[in-house]
Amino acid sequence: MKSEATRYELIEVAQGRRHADIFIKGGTVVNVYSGEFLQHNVAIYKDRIAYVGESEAAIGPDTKLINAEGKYVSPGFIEPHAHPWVVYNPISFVGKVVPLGTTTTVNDNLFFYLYMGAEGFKNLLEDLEQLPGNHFWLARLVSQADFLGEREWFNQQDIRDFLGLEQVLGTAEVTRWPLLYNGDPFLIDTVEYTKEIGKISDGHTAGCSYDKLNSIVAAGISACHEAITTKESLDRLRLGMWTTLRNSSLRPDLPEIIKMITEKKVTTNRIMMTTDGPHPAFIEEEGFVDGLVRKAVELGLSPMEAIQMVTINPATFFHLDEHIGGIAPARRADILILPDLIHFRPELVMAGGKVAASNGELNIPLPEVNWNKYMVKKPFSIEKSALEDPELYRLPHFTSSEPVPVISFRSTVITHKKEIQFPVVNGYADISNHSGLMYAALIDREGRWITRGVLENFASDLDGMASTYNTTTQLLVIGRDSEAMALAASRVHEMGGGIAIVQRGEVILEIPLPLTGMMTTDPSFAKAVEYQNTFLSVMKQHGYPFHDILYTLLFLTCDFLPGLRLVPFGLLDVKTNEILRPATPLR
Ligand SMILES: Nc1ncnc2[nH]cnc12
Repeated sequence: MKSEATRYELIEVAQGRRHADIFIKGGTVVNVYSGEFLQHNVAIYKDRIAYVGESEAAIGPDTKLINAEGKYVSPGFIEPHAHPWVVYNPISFVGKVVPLGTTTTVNDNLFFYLYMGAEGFKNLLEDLEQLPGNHFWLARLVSQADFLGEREWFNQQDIRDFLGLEQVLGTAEVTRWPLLYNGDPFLIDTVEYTKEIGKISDGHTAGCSYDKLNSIVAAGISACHEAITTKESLDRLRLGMWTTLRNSSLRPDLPEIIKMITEKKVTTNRIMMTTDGPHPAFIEEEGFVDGLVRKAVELGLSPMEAIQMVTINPATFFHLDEHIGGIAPARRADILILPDLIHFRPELVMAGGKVAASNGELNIPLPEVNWNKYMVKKPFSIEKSALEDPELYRLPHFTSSEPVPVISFRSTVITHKKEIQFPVVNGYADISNHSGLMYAALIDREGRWITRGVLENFASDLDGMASTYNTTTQLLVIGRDSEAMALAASRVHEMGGGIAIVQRGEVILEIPLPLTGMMTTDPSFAKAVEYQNTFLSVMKQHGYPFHDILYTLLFLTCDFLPGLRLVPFGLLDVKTNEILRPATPLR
């Protein structure tokens, strides 16, 4: 990481021969290196810390003094596994989490890369440099639902080019981990290359047994955040993986997996924590990394261990501990003043030597970006009129005695296969005798294919909804009434991406998500919270039975979670990797 302060300047400040810009006096420094709390002053010059200790020699007439008596001086928190796209966008996300004390995020690039390609994404990275804090990226090697042309889009040259960028710290989670298990040459070579250039490879090994994990580690994957039991976390730690404990809106698992520390008493220096892309209302209510620390301490961890797990541990994992993760000379001045070690809500947040936020409010303006300038794909190349035909949304079916595989929801994201016989009416399955079933269609935004299916236990009374908020970012249309589905789909087309719900012939909800179909371009985080709360409440009124509609939609189209899924190649049974009903070409 570049430093604005030279080492000569820092040496002079450390010796009191040059005045500090900022001097934090009289606080208790959380020393994450030694695990001690020390009564120390901290001198800051430009973007770096120059001195930590008892001396006050660096104070000069122009030095800004911050009195931290009775308070704690902590390194800024690090989120090692962020998905900055849950309706919010990278700008509104940073504007929200920096005042909560998260001064570094390491972000997944999936949707940005899918829509911006290599060039657009690199330009975006340059513009995001103006954000307060440090915002790094991990490069995806595959998507979350294979599509025709995936390997060309995620090609070796572009990926290696990214991996060379300073802002890119390594490769992102490979959700389709059987590829690694089976030794896919592109993945294995790229992970090897990543190591050669001193970077890391994050993992995603949901449901992977201990024995299979051995192969994933052998493939070079060095971290995983997918453990949902104490045993699974121990498996990862014991096999040399950096183990990231997750507490997200979808999976608030910390109370269980933290038992690895509180009961099994393992060493914590290779354990991190993540919020793993929480929905906006979760951040609003529970906080962000500050919330993880708070919860960990409530669950019995010492404040020191909890803070180490979100500071020096991730900094070391990413090979950035010379720069971030602790309060020591030459480290970036990413510093929090915490009134107590109970709430972990910073009264002041310093990022790179600037006071970025105080009392929960950002002090620095966020950059304005024109998202369109990075995009290389159009929102839709399919004509709107092609989406207006209600027949598109019905399920072609010819033999009533032949059972139809139905995607039945067991929980927010897990589905299983059910087989149901439907009467055939004019060449289509008629689901009208079965309450609680919905038609579903995933439509290529470029108009090449459609995958159709039937859902059970998604909602009880929903005429039509359409959403590009799903991991393929294609157009997902769901409902019982094909006319309403057509209207919702065409409304989303008009918005250039987003979510629309139609009930009794009227559009009753619309959420524009023009940024890749996943994000609002609104810079206010509150807008994302409002969209999400309204969406969930409308869906609940229409019988959606779970707690997280965004994640239900996100993963309905993925190719890695158990059950049946709608993916670009058709209706997929993930476990057997079998396409039960292939996608059909669109006219
Ligand atoms: N795998 C994933 N893809 C997209 N968003 C996510 N949020 C959490 N996990 C995610």
